[in-house]
Amino acid sequence: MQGIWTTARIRAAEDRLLAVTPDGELMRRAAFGLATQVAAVLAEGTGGVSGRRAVLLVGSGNNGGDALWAGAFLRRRGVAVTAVLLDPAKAHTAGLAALRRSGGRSVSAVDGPQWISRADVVVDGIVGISARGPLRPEAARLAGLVAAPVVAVDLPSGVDPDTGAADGPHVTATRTVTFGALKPVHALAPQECGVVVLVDIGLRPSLGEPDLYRLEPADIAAVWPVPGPGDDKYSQGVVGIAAGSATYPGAAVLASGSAVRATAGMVRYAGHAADVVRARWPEIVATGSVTDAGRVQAWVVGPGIGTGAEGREVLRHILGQGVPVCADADATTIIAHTPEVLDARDPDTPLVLTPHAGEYERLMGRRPGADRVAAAREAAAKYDAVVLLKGHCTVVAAPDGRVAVNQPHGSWLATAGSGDVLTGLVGSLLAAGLDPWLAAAAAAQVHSLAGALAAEDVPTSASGLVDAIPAALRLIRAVA
Ligand SMILES: NC(=O)C1=CN([C@@H]2O[C@H](COP(=O)(O)OP(=O)(O)OC[C@H]3O[C@@H](n4cnc5c(N)ncnc54)[C@H](O)[C@@H]3O)[C@@H](O)[C@H]2O)[C@@H](O)CC1
Ligand SMILES: [K+]
Repeated sequence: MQGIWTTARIRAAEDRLLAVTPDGELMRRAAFGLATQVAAVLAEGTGGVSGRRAVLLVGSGNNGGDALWAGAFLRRRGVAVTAVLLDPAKAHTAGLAALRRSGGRSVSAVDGPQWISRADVVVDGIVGISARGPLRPEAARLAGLVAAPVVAVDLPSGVDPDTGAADGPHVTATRTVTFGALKPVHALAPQECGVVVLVDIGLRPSLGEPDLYRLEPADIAAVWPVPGPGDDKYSQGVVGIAAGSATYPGAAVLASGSAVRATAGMVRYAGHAADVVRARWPEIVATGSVTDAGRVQAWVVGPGIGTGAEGREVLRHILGQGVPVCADADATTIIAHTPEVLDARDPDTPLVLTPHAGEYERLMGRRPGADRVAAAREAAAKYDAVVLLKGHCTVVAAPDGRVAVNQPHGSWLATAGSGDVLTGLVGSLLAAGLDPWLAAAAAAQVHSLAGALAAEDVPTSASGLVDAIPAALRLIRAVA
């Protein structure tokens, strides 16, 4: 798993490392890695490095210092470097001296626009991990003039380092070069960071356990159920799906189909859409009611079951079965409106909730807000459940505090029925006995990859997503 650390943890680790490292050494390591990446962006964009024009936007902290030192390294490769100093009196002294020694130019913000308009690449060294809030007006004005590719130093300035919130003027980068470790902004605001490149400055041993995680293909491949020679259809875990209605059978077909595609075990369906489900998926054992569905190792409940008395009884019955439950869509609303249904739950059985922002508001009485990690953690604690908070970057929090952030692959999942497919994936992994947090995080990742594969740059639909699950799993196994 890829680890992600909050900025407070990063700073504490940097302090420990700085105490045992020669002065300026860390910044030079960071800046050398940064310069290499800026040169790569120049080469990709213009076909060369020497003679190209780089403009550095330099703020008053060490982030600007990184940019200035990188400028000095780029001079050695023949790049024409101009530093635009937002606050000349406070620019990093050693960095500015190094740039000047190397033949680089520095100008004030007033003269910035003429250089920015001719740049082949712009380096955003305005602020780094110590800043909060949107860009100040002067920086915002200069950033707004940039047409060239932007390489952000550590993070795109104006985006919150710990929440990824970008609710005011900010930089949007082509590439972000970060140092020592990934920070939350990189996982939570990938659309602002562009390609994220991590430069090793020797920080890892000082960091300790991560605050957040991102699953890598190898993590998913390692836990995704694969039948062994001793397995039969029951031993791999049977998943039950309680979804859809006679009038709206779509949710039932999608959630069941997703479970069929996800693992090799058995899928049961219980509800008013049994005939439609059976017709589409002959391998599913379908019945009209959850009370005669037979044994399962996990239940998916909610999509399309309605929020009335019948839906409530279905949910109550399922919560009382003593097996893990993924409660989605209408089940979330029922729990929000009549939390006493949860009394039917054996406290030891895992529960996964999968709210989008609106459902979150019903569950918690407020919107998730800018800090989506904190929001998911709070809901996980309140409901003693794994909470998968949907969004461009889905956040999965466990009651024990573990948090995974999903890596999106475009926005193709914003399609009707997409959530039904996700819940089917979660249910199959719960039935296979996976830790519920891992099940939800792995399901989210496969779901977004399936979305990208189904779409291939044109819109897809939820049925397309179901069909792309095997391709997503194959790809994950191939790159793991
Ligand atoms: N500490 C270390 O060991 C290392 C730090 N490095 C760099 O240092 C950065 C952190 O540097 P600093 O702690 O000096 O702080 P930053 O460079 O993140 O910025 C803080 C400065 O920005 C100003 N500021 C705050 N909010 C602002 C806003 N909204 N708009 C404009 N200006 C604002 C503050 O007045 C302060 O002077 C990292 O992001 C990284 O780039 C790297 O060189 C690697 C090593
Ligand atoms: K920056």
